[in-house]
Amino acid sequence: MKFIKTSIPDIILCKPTVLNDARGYFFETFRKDELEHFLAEKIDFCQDNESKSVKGVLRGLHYQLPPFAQTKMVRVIKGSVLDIAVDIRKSSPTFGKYVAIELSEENKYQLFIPPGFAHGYVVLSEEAIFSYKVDNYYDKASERGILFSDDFLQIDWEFPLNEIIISEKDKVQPTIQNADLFQ
Ligand SMILES: Cc1cn([C@H]2C[C@H](O)[C@@H](COP(=O)(O)OP(=O)(O)O[C@H]3O[C@H](C)C(=O)[C@H](O)[C@H]3O)O2)c(=O)[nH]c1=O
Repeated sequence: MKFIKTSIPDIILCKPTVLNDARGYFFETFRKDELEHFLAEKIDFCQDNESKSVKGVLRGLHYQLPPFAQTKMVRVIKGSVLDIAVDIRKSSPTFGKYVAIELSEENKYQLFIPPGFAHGYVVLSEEAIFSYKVDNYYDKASERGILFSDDFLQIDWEFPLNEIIISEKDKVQPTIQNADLFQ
């Protein structure tokens, strides 16, 4: 696995080594030792999630507040998504900035997203299966969101916003100005 810092250095792009042969392919999807070595810190993922969505579904922007804040390691098993991580740490020099990376069945890229970021994605393919690890359990009471179309963030979702499919919850998320953020 290759680890590459993105324009927001705490967000890490992870590129696996895919081993192809006449049968198909094999690759290690996660190596705790390699990731901890790159980060120089311990990682303790405790929950795996999977969601399937059709083209145009936008899930996000979500995060959990401390003490249930989550580190996420996200990837796409089928199809492709534009994955977005927004820096919501008020003291960060990149506050309000975001990383946008296409994650796909083809590129097999993963994104490492620590606490302090709101996360979301929009499905670009006909269907996408999204799979991710988190290092803190789901806690509904500490779950928060930010409106995907927030004027301050000006996120380019690279998808026509009049065609997205979104949950009722995500239609009414607060703007970043009104959201509970990280220090
Ligand atoms: C996240 C989560 C949800 N749920 C339940 C709650 C609902 O009954 C149902 C769907 O939840 P929701 O609509 O919040 O699912 P997504 O919109 O995919 O939310 C996720 O989307 C963005 C992209 C994220 O980064 C978060 O991990 C997560 O918030 O699953 C659980 O039981 N456990 C969980 O860990």
